[in-house]
Amino acid sequence: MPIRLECLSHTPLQGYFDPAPDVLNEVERVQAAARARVLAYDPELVVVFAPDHYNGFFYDLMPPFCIGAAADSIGDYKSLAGPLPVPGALARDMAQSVLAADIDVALSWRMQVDHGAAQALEVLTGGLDRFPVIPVFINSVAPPMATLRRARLLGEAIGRFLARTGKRVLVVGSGGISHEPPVPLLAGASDEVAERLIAGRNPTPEGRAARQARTLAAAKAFTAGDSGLHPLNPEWDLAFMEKMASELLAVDGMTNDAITRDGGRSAHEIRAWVAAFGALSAYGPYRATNDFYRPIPEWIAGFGAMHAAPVAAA
Ligand SMILES: O=C(O)CCC(=O)/C=C/C=C(\O)C(=O)O
Ligand SMILES: [Fe+2]
Repeated sequence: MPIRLECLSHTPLQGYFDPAPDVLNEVERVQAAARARVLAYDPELVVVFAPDHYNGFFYDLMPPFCIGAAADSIGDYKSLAGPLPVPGALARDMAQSVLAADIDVALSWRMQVDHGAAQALEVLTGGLDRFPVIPVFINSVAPPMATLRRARLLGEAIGRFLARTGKRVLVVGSGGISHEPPVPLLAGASDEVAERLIAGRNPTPEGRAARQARTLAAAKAFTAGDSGLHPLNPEWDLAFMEKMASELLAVDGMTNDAITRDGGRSAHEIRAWVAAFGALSAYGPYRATNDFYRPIPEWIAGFGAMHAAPVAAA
């Protein structure tokens, strides 16, 4: 019952507004190395823990967590669009097993995922449909959110289920670390924005283009130092990565208010990493490697990557 973990930041801005070539090349080298590891491992099942950015999940019904038993990628920004090869019965059994472990999780037979899941799959596997995949949505942008501890426990419960399948499993955490791109908040939103956050599924091409243009403009302003968005916080990011490597239970002490204060509103995406490490931890002691970290203002992101495996497998 082998397991491997890959966690990495994502950005919708890659290919739209890139950092200097040496930085971009370094990121692409790290991504290529991760992909080579995954292809050599040849997983029988990928579980991708990922947030959504008001593309598949809205306030008409916003769960803290949701397992996808069938899913399509919408293809926002430059991410791939199309169906994910989800083993539906296995995903349903996973949800059943998590619920039996006293962790409440929703189940979707028609999940829409965005770049949060799709970019990680493309980077790590070369496409959306290379391996069977179960997407697990973790609400990371739409308050109120579950605690980080709850994300860890969700991951652990999924890890215990995965161990029982006997499959060669890859768990992926997509997102983070400190960052605050211009994802709107419901509190204080105009009627028009509130409607988009509550029921904005399948926007018009013009609506989508306007959203994407706003993000690009925000990245340019942020990089020029002309932005009210939360600054990146490399110290906090590296401390978080260290927790993932050696002190996972310490996340239980990180409150949601402190995450927003120290890392910015979208830093809550770290819960995708926490869930992935939680799943790995269910297999016993593990060894993790910090593959990359750099604050990248062009992508409004404290950008990191780690991989890990059980000690016994190393
Ligand atoms: O509607 C939009 O596109 C709003 C902006 C947005 O979704 C930005 C997302 C950024 C990330 O996913 C990220 O940096 O993690
Ligand atoms: Fe994101």
